[in-house]
Amino acid sequence: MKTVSLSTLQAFKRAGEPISCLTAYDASFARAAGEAGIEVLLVGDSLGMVLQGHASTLPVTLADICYHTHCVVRGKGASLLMVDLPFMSNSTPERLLQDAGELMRAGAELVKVEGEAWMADGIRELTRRGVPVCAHLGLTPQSVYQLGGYKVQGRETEHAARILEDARTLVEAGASAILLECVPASLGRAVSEALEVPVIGIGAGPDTDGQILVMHDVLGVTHGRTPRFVKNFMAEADDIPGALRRYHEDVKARRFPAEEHCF
Ligand SMILES: Nc1nc(=O)c2c([nH]1)NC[C@@H]1CN(c3ccc(C(=O)N[C@@H](CCC(=O)O)C(=O)O)cc3)CN21
Ligand SMILES: CC(C)C(=O)C(=O)O
Ligand SMILES: [Mg+2]
Repeated sequence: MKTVSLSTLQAFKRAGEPISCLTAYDASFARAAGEAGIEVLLVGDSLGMVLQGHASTLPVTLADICYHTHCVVRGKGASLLMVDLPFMSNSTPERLLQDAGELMRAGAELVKVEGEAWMADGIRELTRRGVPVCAHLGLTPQSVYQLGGYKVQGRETEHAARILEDARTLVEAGASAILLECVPASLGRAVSEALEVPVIGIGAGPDTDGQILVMHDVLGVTHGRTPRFVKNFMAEADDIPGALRRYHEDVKARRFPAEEHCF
């Protein structure tokens, strides 16, 4: 694989070629994902749930994320490295810049931040300073206690319109990509069509510019209730590299997500 940059993702969007993305938390799995062809790796704050065993992503610290970013960087090869800003990194403008700076120094190439239109100022300041930003909209897990659970967002017409409007506002402010989680497939499609930047979906239907899943879900080691958008690729593979390859190929061929994975 050639080194993946933001321009690569832009070119994929323009060519209508789906972007495959996956979370990674350590060097070995980052290497395996890269060898499977996966274009974007995310050091997600989901590590609080799948690695640390918490019920939410809120307990994850900047130090936790930095540690795993250092691990992933050593294995990642040509994939683009996106890293989550943890809960409350956006509590003040100064903290947002400092925390994002620390992630970039650790090896992030794109930082992801949860937040609606009000994040525009923060995104503008980061972008000015050379930090590319992916804005995470729809189901934002850092707001789980406010949302009342991990629920589909944007089912009502007005809410869907607001999510689309927020996406436009954040791209206007400088966001280089959008991550859209747990929304109806129709909204995933509308946001992708409306924006010039790549839209990566998780539970956002088949028509976003890319797909992302949590590594543990792809490998069938999620505990508890699995979300509708998850598929265990180990069921159709002989080993872990085979499952990662299968995930990558199914995303590229638009075989994943299927109807049963969408809202
Ligand atoms: N293992 C894992 N996979 C993930 O995708 C993931 C994490 N952890 N941790 C952080 C967040 C939490 N996420 C979640 C967790 C649960 C649902 C879920 O069960 N959603 C319901 C929606 C029901 C509805 O509103 O209709 C579903 O049925 O999928 C969604 C996203 C996504 N992220
Ligand atoms: C589920 C993805 C999008 C994420 O934000 C994470 O892994 O933390
Ligand atoms: Mg996250």
